[in-house]
Amino acid sequence: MKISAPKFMTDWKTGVVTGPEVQGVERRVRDLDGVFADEGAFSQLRPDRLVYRTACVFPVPEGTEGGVFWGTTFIEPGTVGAEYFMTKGHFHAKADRMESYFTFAGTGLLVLMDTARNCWAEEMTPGSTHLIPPYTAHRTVNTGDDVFSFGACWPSDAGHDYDSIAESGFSARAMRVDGSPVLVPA
Ligand SMILES: O=P(O)(O)OC[C@H]1O[C@H](O)[C@H](O)[C@@H](O)[C@@H]1O
Ligand SMILES: [Fe+2]
Repeated sequence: MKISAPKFMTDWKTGVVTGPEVQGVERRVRDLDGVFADEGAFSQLRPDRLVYRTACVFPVPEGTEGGVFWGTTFIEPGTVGAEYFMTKGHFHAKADRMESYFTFAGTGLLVLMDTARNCWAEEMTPGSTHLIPPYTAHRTVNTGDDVFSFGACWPSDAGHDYDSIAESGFSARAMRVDGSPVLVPA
């Protein structure tokens, strides 16, 4: 019987994923219009400045029932006014699908919101492990001065519902107040 080398490697310190067909998206300032509260501060940022990127493994086509996806998100340090750099955030298109997150490096917040728009957050630090409940929107925020990276594992049929967030946003925002993160009602 054959023993082979692993197909993929995840560097547990940085979150860098290597292997065949690791794919990612990059979200730059120009891709995040309307996401941050302070439009004046947003308009001062270079449009091509990187805010976050992903490196993911998709072993089956998106939408396949019963599969899982794996990947890392890297969020740059930065703020738009007092609001920390963060992901767009989403509900899952199949809204009952859960997801797990686990932190590799840096410090951040996982901001969660249920369908009644109740918002709460969990601190993310290296090793922290998070299980996102069904029917719960999720967004991650870099509250530190270094790159914040976390891994994710999620069902291949979960999909992303960005439209609900584009329409109504989250009901709270992670802001730097006196140098520390605070979840402020939006
Ligand atoms: O999709 P966003 O809200 O921009 O977040 C960026 C990414 O974060 C995690 O890695 C999720 O598991 C991905 O599904 C998501 O695409
Ligand atoms: Fe998700």
